[in-house]
Amino acid sequence: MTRQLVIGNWKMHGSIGKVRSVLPELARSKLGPNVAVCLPYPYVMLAKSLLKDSQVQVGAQDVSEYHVGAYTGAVSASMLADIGCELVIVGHSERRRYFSESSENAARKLRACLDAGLFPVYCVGEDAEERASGRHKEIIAAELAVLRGLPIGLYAVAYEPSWAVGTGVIATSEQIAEMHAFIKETLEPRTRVLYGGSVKGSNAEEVLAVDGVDGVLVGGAALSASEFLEICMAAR
Ligand SMILES: O=C[C@H](O)COP(=O)(O)O
Repeated sequence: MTRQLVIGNWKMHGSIGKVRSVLPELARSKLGPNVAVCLPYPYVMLAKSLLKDSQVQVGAQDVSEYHVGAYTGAVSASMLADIGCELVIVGHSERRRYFSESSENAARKLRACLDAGLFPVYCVGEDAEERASGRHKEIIAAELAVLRGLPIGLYAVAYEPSWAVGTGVIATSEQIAEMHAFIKETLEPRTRVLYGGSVKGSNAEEVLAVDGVDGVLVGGAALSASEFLEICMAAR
């Protein structure tokens, strides 16, 4: 059985000092290749060097949908591959909310990752109003529609209801099980589906025991080595 994935997303947090204090602790802990950290671009190469003797993978949090050219400020998938990056988060709810990114943009980014040999993690999730009005499945189905035709196994999906992201309010085990089953039914049963939203050391074991959970995408708790390690240890 493939081990559950644990992916840390540092978002726009950190500094050289912070990277130098957290990552060596992960390197010393003999984690497997099922663990990854997605850092802000400026720290990706430093992370690669700090983790060079470990199996922990290094990722980015976004990528350009374009391959090369006059796109000021953008970073291409081939550049990320060039510096040793292994995975990329695409379509995160914060990209959708603060940068007006659509599912179509995210799907183009996902394809750019596949072309460069990177493993993309495509995020979906409903907001509080969409959940309250019972439209959550409809929203997720629309977000998944852009993945039609893409090869299963070369990417993962992260279910991250935005009402659970950074709020301390985690989705219930029933909600997680229902949505993961829905995503697998909509795409393909073999699709790896991660849960994200207020995962911490104290609730990781419960979340990772839910049916259909193939891993977790961790925000705030990934900034503390001890907390992140506790989550890694709960992966089966
Ligand atoms: O990418 C990670 C998610 O947005 C979850 O963030 P969080 O663990 O801080 O709630």
